Amino acid sequence: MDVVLEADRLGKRYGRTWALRDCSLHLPAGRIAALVGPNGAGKSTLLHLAVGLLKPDAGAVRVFGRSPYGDTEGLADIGFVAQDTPLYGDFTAAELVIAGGKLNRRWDAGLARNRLAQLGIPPDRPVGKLSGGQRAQVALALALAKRPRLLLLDEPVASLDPLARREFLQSLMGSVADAGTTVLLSSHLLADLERICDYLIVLNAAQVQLADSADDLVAGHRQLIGPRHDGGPIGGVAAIVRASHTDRQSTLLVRTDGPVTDPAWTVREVGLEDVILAYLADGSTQTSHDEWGVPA
Ligand SMILES: Nc1ncnc2c1ncn2[C@@H]1O[C@H](COP(=O)(O)OP(=O)(O)OP(=O)(O)O)[C@@H](O)[C@H]1O
Repeated sequence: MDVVLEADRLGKRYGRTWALRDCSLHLPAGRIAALVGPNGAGKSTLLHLAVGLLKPDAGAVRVFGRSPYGDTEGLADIGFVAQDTPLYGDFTAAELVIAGGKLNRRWDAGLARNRLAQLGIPPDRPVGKLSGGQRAQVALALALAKRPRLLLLDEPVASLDPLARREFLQSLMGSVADAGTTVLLSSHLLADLERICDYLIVLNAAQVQLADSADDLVAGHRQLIGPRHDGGPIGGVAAIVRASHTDRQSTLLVRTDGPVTDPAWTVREVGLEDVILAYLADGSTQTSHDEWGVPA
């Protein structure tokens, strides 16, 4: 298995606060991977470390086997669209396509122009005067024109309307499938991610909760409904990820290590969104409650 991105006990700290801690994961080549987690979980921090904008305070990150920080050579293989899609606002989209050609070794200006034409982006208007969604499209077109082997996108669809979002994700999938590009994209829109991603990384409170293929995650989790559970072992269950109870009944989302055959439990398959939500709900906010001086 070719690994594109590898983090080994990676950490980044701002003052006393760890934005990312003990992060170990690998992203296999050719995947479209979702990076999910609540606000402040460390998603942008991980992406910034992967593109070399931040220097690790602990552990290591490698992209195509190289440490990205200070490695300008390695940047040629990485496309990055930051959360606020920063672009030079006084430049027109057409000028940015030309500038990209001067700044990058590998540059497919035709690809950028075709995409922008298809999307109806005016070539001669300063990008600072485009809508937020149009700017996001320009930023993506420029990132794709680099023909990167790894594309990192930080909440690329947040500013798009539902139709533009669907079109954006479809065209993204088309472009990267043709080129075999590996994609890591952060988003809060779980339904979109479930549709397009085949790999999932869940961060919560600066730590990796999950990093695995979507198919394996769905196959390895089940919902169990049965009599109120006293906490004892259940055959076929490796871990209870999330539990909710009424007086008489328990509903559990569990990670399985075999078939659950106990007839007391009704066993249901789950979707990727159910798995993500179960792991996100597990995050502790004890530190925050301590800082605010209120009980958890
Ligand atoms: N420049 C900074 N200085 C201090 N703290 C920072 C800085 N950047 C991020 N942080 C903190 O690091 C943690 C992780 O932030 P990060 O932006 O990586 O989260 P995120 O998962 O991308 O969040 P969101 O979904 O809100 O974009 C947060 O607690 C945040 O407050």
